[in-house]
Amino acid sequence: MKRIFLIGYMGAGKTTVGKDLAERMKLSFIDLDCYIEARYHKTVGQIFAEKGEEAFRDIERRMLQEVSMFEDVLISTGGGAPCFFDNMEFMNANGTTVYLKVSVQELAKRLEACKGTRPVLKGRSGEELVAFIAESLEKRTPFYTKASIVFDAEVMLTESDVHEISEALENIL
Ligand SMILES: Nc1ncnc2c1ncn2[C@@H]1O[C@H](COP(=O)(O)OP(=O)(O)OP(=O)(O)O)[C@@H](O)[C@H]1O
Ligand SMILES: O=C(O)C1=C[C@@H](O)[C@@H](O)[C@H](O)C1
Ligand SMILES: [Mg+2]
Repeated sequence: MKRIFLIGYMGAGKTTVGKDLAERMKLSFIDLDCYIEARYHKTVGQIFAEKGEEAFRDIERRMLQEVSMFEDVLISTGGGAPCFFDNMEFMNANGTTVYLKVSVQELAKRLEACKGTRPVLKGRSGEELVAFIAESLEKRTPFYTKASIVFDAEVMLTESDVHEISEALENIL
């Protein structure tokens, strides 16, 4: 039985690499953000706006525990999931955790294009976005680095780079 958790900052490629890797490894794929949205019939943005971050983190924790009952599954978590409660210890006790590590500059480049769907980044751009990512990544790194595998996912420019990353991960896992 395999259960893999992909973790890392927003924009690290958890969803993008996760889908490819799960297909390759013949595992079911679950994106925790999408799972929450389907269960609650609301987007993550709506949950943040209507209930606040604390309520979202509570939902996220419960949903993480729910999907962790599934077998032969690859779970891409939300960027913040490993950094609240005992979620990181919980994932390490229930599967193999993989941290997709990407630099601040590269994250900022990727997120500038798609920050609209990430409430945590709302209203931030340019140098302010870079500074925010740098500060929060520093706070989150001690959690992320508790992962069993730390994987450099910096280069991801084309679809074949995504395949390369997931092929390399498949060989480790
Ligand atoms: N193959 C690629 N080439 C270039 N950019 C990419 C590629 N894959 C993903 N990206 C960029 O990186 C962004 C983030 O990717 P993805 O949604 O997989 O990150 P994530 O780790 O799941 O983030 P979150 O924690 O917010 O869910 C994408 O929306 C896209 O802008
Ligand atoms: O890094 C974060 O705090 C988040 C990342 C996303 O995956 C979502 O879970 C949400 O937007 C919060
Ligand atoms: Mg994602």
